[in-house]
Amino acid sequence: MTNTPIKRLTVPNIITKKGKEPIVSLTAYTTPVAQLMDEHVDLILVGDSLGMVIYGLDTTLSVTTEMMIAHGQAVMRGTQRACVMVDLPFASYQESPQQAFRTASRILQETGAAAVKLEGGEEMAETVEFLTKRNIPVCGHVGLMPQAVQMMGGFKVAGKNDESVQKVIRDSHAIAKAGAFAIVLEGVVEPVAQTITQQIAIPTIGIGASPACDGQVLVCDDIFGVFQGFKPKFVKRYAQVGQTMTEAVQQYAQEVRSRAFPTMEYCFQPNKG
Ligand SMILES: Nc1nc(=O)c2c([nH]1)NC[C@@H]1CN(c3ccc(C(=O)N[C@@H](CCC(=O)O)C(=O)O)cc3)CN21
Ligand SMILES: CC(C)C(=O)C(=O)O
Ligand SMILES: [Mg+2]
Repeated sequence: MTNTPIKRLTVPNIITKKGKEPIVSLTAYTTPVAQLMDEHVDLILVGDSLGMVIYGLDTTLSVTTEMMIAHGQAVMRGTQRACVMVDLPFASYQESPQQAFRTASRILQETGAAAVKLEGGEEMAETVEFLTKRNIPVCGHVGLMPQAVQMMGGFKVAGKNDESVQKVIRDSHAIAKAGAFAIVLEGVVEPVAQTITQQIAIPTIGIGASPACDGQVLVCDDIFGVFQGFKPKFVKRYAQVGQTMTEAVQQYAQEVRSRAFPTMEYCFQPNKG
């Protein structure tokens, strides 16, 4: 008996879901977590949120391409079925389309991921076109852009006033026209997310952008209840794994201190005779 290899979802498979079925996406950063979600999600994002979630940084700004590659490789090792894309980190692509090509091509070559994601609207359209024309699939990311945290003075929801509504709509059209295969809408109010989703041909993947989007993405540690640093309004905790881990540590500490652990069952015995 031979095992039929599991076919990995491709970028065209993701595009085809628009108008048919919702795209299920989560971030992952490590092999074991990627493994446990592989058969249940369509698209895994190795997000630059790893800087905040895994490394304890206050923003994503000092995440490096080397960090993205190491975690991209870890996620690829843990998956067979899901389509995997990797965030381009801050300062690795904004300088020029050529710089973006060098970073994105290196990430695809060294990780085996299918696509990259980058933040930005109209100002990044030329770069998105440069990459996609050279066969690098790109997912856009507009609305709340965490890499713009210093310009915005915080992580602020987009499309709350008329001007920012027009901007996020223009940005989405520009990125779609430039050849992106999908676009993440982050922190976008429902009517605006709905308008964009109706107007553009590629899938919209929402995070805090309402069910009107073609798919949803969240940070895995947020849905697990592992990340405790802050909780954006759009996060639903589906488990309390952080609480469970704390209880495990407390119980272990108590058993070591009382010498209740390890019992014989966990010990090696000398050979007899
Ligand atoms: N754990 C985690 N989850 C995320 O979703 C996430 C990260 N980290 N790191 C990278 C970015 C940063 N993100 C964030 C961070 C904070 C808010 C936040 O506090 N939002 C406020 C509203 C702010 C406003 O519009 O005034 C909220 O109440 O949701 C939102 C997104 C999303 N991303
Ligand atoms: C929140 C998602 C969309 C992201 O960009 C990340 O995890 O870095
Ligand atoms: Mg990101």
